[in-house]
Parts: sequence; structure tokens; C-alpha cells
Amino acid sequence: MTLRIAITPGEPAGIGPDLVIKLVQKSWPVQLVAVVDKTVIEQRAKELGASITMLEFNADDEPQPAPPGCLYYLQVNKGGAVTPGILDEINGLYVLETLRLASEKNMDGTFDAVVTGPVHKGIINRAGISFSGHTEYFAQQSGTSDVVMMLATEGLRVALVTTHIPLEYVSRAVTKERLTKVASILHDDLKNKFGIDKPRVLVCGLNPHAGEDGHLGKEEIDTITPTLNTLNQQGMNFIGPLPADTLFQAKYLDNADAVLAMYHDQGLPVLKYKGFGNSVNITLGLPFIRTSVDHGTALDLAATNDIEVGSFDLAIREAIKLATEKAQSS
Ligand SMILES: NC(=O)C1=CN([C@@H]2O[C@H](COP(=O)(O)OP(=O)(O)OC[C@H]3O[C@@H](n4cnc5c(N)ncnc54)[C@H](O)[C@@H]3O)[C@@H](O)[C@H]2O)C=CC1
Ligand SMILES: NCC(=O)COP(=O)(O)O
Repeated sequence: MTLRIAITPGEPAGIGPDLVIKLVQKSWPVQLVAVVDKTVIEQRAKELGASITMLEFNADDEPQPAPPGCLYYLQVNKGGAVTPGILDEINGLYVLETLRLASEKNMDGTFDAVVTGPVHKGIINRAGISFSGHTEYFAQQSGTSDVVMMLATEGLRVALVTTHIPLEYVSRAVTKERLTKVASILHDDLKNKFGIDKPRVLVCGLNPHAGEDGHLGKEEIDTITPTLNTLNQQGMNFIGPLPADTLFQAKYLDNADAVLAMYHDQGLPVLKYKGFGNSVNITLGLPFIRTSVDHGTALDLAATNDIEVGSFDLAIREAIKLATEKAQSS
């Protein structure tokens, strides 16, 4: 069976359209369908000096891969031209509609996965809509109370207890309930989706030196350690809390399947230092498969032809892998 995968190119003034245009110049074993205003892609192709043929998607047709240089699209009207590199609030509303439609069409089974390009969180908020990221948006759209952001590159997976919140709220957000849910989703998905029989996960402390026995913060003693003990008594294997500044070294990582970091900028800078451009962002715990790029909108590079496609390529391949395994196991 040919899989159908939705692609949302993200912020039209950024490099999302460029990435899609470049990646469909080769053949794919699945039907890729961009949820997009077709004129955004056609205009950017012209600016890049690339050629692309847009094919209207019809859900009633048998799924089939597009030939190289062609792209199926599900139309979302944007209205007005896009200036590469220049943000516009109208783009924010348009981007959100592509995400809403992609999640709806994943939940009703039209698509087997969604791969998202980078969005500009600021411009969506400037358009008057509170938006912190795809992860939270898709959770809300699908009525899922807890999802987990995990980024993976060769030799390292990093999952996060909290995602896009101001640093001043992090301590309060690391509760026993949230940690239990995140750790359980991570454990189950490493086992069931990534085929790791007994996942071994290193857990960062929140404070410097994991609290230094309570002298540099009490969250480790009050919240993290008791929660990990409870999870481990249930047969899981969470090691920590460990000082975040020392655990990211081969001695620890070589025997670990993932690292669980307490907040965004505790875990992701390390992951991106190791594999920026060759990493994939995977949302765990959603009722559908969602993968994404490891980078942002790169407004400075839109329509320049000077971009790396590695992360988007990996995100599509990872979505195909996860969707294939899901189809085979159902
Ligand atoms: N998945 C998503 O939707 C993400 C969205 N963002 C959003 O992106 C916007 C810009 O964020 P920044 O922190 O500036 O990060 P950025 O990733 O857009 O840019 C950082 C640097 O990396 C370069 N770069 C990024 N992707 C590249 C590629 N594929 N090829 C070559 N060079 C590349 C850029 O030119 C820039 O110099 C923000 O609004 C942020 O919210 C950031 C991360 C992920
Ligand atoms: N740094 C990763 C990131 O911000 C991506 O967030 P999301 O839009 O995938 O939720």
C-alpha cells in the first residue's frame, strides 16, 4: 500500500517552500501532499529558477507517488504574494490554517503522517493568535493532554519535560504528574515505535549539579527523584537526576537510549551542536505521526538556493519509517 504523507511547508516567507521544491526533485516511495497555497510554491520555484508541476490532490484517487519535479497539493488560500524574508501577519493566519487542515486530515485517516516545515511563532502571535509551537498546537487540535517533544540525531535522542514556556515558569511546570506522563510516553514510544526492548533513559536535574544535595535547589529531592523511583519500581529504567552539564558525554550516553531534559534550552543546544541539519523533531504521544525539521524559518536564506535540505529530508524519511511500521503492525 502506498502511504500518503502531508507536508506543511510552514512560514511562506522562510525557507519552507524552498525545501519542499528541492526535495521533490527526487522520487519518493510515498505520495507527498503539500497542504499549501499552490501559488506560494509556484512563485518560490520561479524565484529559485526551479521547475515544479503542481498536481491537485484528490483523496478519492488511489495514492501514488508523484514523478520527480511534481508535487501534489491540498489548497489553502493565502491571498497576496509573499516577499521572501519579510514576515506578514496574513501569513500567520494562513500557516495556522495549513496546520489545522493537516491535523484534521491526519485524524480522519486521509494521511498517514504529517511532516512540518518551520513556522515563525512570533508572527502567528502578532496575528492575534496565541501559539507556542506545533507540538502544543497539534496536542490541542487532537484533544491530547500530554505530548512529548523529542529530537533525534545519529547517536543521541533528547526529549523534553517542558517545551515552549518562559524560563521563569519551568520549575512550577516540572510536577510529579507532568514528569510521570512524559517519562511514561517516552518509555512506551521508545519501546513500541523505536523497537528498544528495555529503554534506558538518562534524566537531567533541573538545578546546577542536580541541586547539589538540596543546596542549589530542591526540585530534585522533592519531585524528580521520588517520581523516577516510582517509575523504576514499575519496571522502567530512568537514571538520574544527573547534572545536565556532565551527562552529555560518551561515558554516559554510550549506554543510554535517550536523555530526558527538563526544559528546551537544557537539552536542545547539545542535540543541535551534535547534529544541526541532520536531526529530526518527533512528537510522541499524538494520535497521529508528526515529524519536523530541527531548524527555524531562516528568513535570511529564503529564495537564495543556499540552504541545507538534510533535516527536512530526514523528517520525511522518519515519517515514512514510522508510518510503515504502524501500517504493518495494524
Ligand atoms: N520547527 C519549527 O517550526 C521551528 C521554528 N523556529 C522558528 O524559526 C524562527 C527563527 O529562528 P532562529 O532561532 O533564527 O533559527 P533558524 O534555524 O531559523 O536560523 C538559525 C541559523 O541557521 C541557519 N539555517 C537554519 N536552517 C537552515 C537550513 N536549512 N540551511 C542552511 N542554514 C540554515 C539560518 O540561516 C540562521 O543563520 C523563530 O521564529 C522560531 O520560532 C525555530 C525552530 C524550529
Ligand atoms: N526548537 C524546536 C522547536 O521549537 C520546534 O517546536 P515545534 O514547532 O515543533 O513545537
